[in-house]
Amino acid sequence: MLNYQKYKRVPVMNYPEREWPNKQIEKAPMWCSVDLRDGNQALIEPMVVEEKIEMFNLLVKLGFKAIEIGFPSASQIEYDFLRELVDRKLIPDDVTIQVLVQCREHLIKRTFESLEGIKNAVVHIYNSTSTLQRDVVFGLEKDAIKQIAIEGTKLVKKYAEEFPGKITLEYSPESFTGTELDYALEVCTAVQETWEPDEDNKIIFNLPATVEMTTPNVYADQIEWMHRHFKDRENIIISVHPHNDRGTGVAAAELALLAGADRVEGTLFGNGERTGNVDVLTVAYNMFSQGINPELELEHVNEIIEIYERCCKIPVHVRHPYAGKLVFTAFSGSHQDAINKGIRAMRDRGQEIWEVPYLPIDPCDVGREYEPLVRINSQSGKGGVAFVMDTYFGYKLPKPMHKEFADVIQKMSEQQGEVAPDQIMAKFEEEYLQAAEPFEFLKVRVEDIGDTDSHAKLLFKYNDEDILAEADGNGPIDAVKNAIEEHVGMELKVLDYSEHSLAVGSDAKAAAYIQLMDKKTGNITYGVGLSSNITRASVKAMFSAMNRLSRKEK
Ligand SMILES: CC(=O)SCCNC(=O)CCNC(=O)[C@H](O)C(C)(C)COP(=O)(O)OP(=O)(O)OC[C@H]1O[C@@H](n2cnc3c(N)ncnc32)[C@H](O)[C@@H]1OP(=O)(O)O
Ligand SMILES: CC(C)C(=O)C(=O)O
Ligand SMILES: [Mg+2]
Repeated sequence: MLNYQKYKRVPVMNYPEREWPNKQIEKAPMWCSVDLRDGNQALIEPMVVEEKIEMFNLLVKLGFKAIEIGFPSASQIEYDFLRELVDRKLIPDDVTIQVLVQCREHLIKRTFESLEGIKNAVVHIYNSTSTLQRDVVFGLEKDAIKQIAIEGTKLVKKYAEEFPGKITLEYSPESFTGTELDYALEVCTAVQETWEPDEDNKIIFNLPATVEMTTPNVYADQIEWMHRHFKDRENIIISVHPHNDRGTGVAAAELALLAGADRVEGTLFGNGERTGNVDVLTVAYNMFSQGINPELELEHVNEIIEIYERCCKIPVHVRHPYAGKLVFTAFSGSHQDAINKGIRAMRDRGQEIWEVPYLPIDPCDVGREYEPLVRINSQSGKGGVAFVMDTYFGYKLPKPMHKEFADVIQKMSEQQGEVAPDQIMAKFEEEYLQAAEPFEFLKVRVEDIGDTDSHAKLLFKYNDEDILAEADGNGPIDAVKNAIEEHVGMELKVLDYSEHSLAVGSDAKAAAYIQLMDKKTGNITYGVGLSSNITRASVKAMFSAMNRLSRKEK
């Protein structure tokens, strides 16, 4: 049995004043990518400079206006990367570079050296304030920990005053979620008083869930409490930085926005320490799916995946929200049926607002237009097979035929697993279009008799013997049927007929579907015929059905 007694529960807050549960996200927050810092510091192989540049360019293209590019005082590669960005003039004027550093003078000094030539930067200092880290990492009391933050702020202030560009201070009480709230506020307020921000020079207080310790509602309570207790709130940008240890980083970010946060720090696909940082893409796509402009350029998710996977060397999971290979694909029958109907309903109604069962967004909106929405395996049903035949190959199988053909495909899938669209088509050809035994259609000529009746003259093979047959009927199909019946001793009844053209253009082919009953046996089946001439397509459909009926008899 799991030794659950080894762990203690994080208490919920007694905070009845909370207002966030009644709020809704109304607009995009300020986004800050920490891919090149928190993401990079968690990689087995951290990115090399060229990979960092590729990632940086991607982040700029996606519309991030704040990008934490690293910890330049930590290593030469981090330092050199920032210098490359400056020297190659890769930082657009509207993008602010952010750098992380501990509250230690030699590191802060080196950080400012790395920033030379930059017009606008955020210097992000942190020190852990949690009860646990105060105890086991620093071995310091509250005042001494607060003093680290104050000293760090003073140092940044000193170097900032000498720095020609504009410096914004970001301070993180690291491990905020493990810190007593009144103490976190006390430390932040000390930093605020030291830095002296105003409305034109706001300070960023980043309140990280360095380790996600409990349910996201508790994080929201903590953020709302800070939001309401900060003094001179108008001079402060509240930033959140959730990690994803419990798998609820996205929920934590969203609830924190309800609770008063202005800014979200996170990474693409949630790369980052341990289970990762919050996935900013998912937070943004979630907004988008609610009709809110996420203010990021996220139309080409495949391109984002490709660059991310190359730079981070981590594959995006097939079930990853909005991005995974399988997230716009249904295998199961009832889902496929509903998607099929939903897409058709939208098309028929000319509806602009997206409403398709099981698809929260239109895959085309994120560049996934070639996505196989429906993939066929043994869990699939008739709607899915019909959808594949229609969307891939243009065959609009009549509704009563869906089951007949789906049964054939299900047998295949039970034997082989997934059945690809081309295999479905090959089976369709084998079953309906290619059969020439015992009946092989050769020629037909149909003439009108008066307004309603027809005369058919037909040449076909039956068990390899040429047969010339003719008969009248109350239409072309009836005349052909009568001609056949006279010669082969079958009694047929046409139960259903439909046709459609297969492609637009002068050599457009018609597909005809006939459902025939063999009156002697009671067997029923569809046949399909294909021709540029609709009468020939119908007659071929009848021969296709007769061959299938003969096969059933055996
Ligand atoms: C939650 C986060 O993601 S925080 C960011 C983490 N990222 C990184 O650490 C990546 C880059 N870091 C590094 O390369 C290194 O840690 C460096 C270069 C910054 C510092 O290196 P070093 O000084 O050799 O080692 P280290 O980080 O272990 O330093 C530990 C010392 O710094 C102190 N310290 C740790 N954090 C801070 C801080 N934020 N402010 C001030 N002092 C700090 C510790 O108490 C410890 O002091 P001690 O030596 O008296 O025990
Ligand atoms: C440096 C800080 C903000 C951090 O990454 C964290 O607390 O997770
Ligand atoms: Mg972090």
